[in-house]
Amino acid sequence: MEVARVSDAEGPLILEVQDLVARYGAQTAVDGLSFSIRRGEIFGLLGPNGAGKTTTLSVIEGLRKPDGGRVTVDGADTERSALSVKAKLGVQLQASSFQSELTIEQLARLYSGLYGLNLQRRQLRERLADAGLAQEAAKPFKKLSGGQQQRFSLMVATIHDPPILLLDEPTSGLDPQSRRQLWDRIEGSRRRGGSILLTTHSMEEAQAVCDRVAIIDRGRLQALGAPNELVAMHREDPRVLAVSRGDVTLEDVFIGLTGSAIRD
Ligand SMILES: Nc1ncnc2c1ncn2[C@@H]1O[C@H](COP(=O)(O)OP(=O)(O)OP(=O)(O)O)[C@@H](O)[C@H]1O
Repeated sequence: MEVARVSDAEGPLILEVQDLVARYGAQTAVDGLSFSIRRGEIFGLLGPNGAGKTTTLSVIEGLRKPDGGRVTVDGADTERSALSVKAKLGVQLQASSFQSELTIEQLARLYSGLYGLNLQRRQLRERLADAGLAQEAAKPFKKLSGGQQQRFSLMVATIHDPPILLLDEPTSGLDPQSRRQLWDRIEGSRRRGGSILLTTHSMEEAQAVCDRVAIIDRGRLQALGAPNELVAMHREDPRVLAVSRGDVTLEDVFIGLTGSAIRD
């Protein structure tokens, strides 16, 4: 199948995924996937349930070895230079990964130490204040609200100023205020030159915040480009017109290209 691909934007590449294959036993979850992200870019990996997004992120994070192809982060191969790759990545941990009895100041100190940083108490407090958590510094993680936990986890993911941040469905479960704040923080990270790779099921969000998106299905690339370019490119596609209810949106393109059947 021919993939609709809008030419890669200019700028140095921070992440390259080349012909990536990942299998679980006999099942191929990622099937020859290629895309790249440049410095300062917000890139969305979109796909229905089971499309292979989380598996792709796991390979990039070094949690899984690829069964084919390769991934490089800022020129470092995830298999051959795992430690150097880890230092370049910001990964938002799940709430369950934190030792929830510790206060968030203790946790911030612990994680900054793991990244080899020796932050003073004043600096840790500043980081917490930047995340809107100054009042919560002495609270155990488990006593934070869901939104505060999410903000803390993003703060920890970026405590070492990584050139690329990986976010798996970062806004799921957030109220509109927290979601807006999260985007302001992500935009701030981008203004400082950082790149972001995120997954989301919200096409509206992807259209609003991503510079480019890759639509994947069954582990394969279906389309790659800026949201508006993809809409322009596919607005006459009969599969897209069949599901559109007015002006063609990214969601129409997504459903048109990946089908309406529910996945598991
Ligand atoms: N640990 C595992 N063992 C076996 N199969 C797995 C495992 N993890 C994922 N899969 C399978 O691999 C495929 C891709 O799953 P993956 O979690 O990467 O998809 P996804 O795009 O992140 O989906 P979702 O949007 O539902 O989170 C699915 O068919 C899934 O059932």
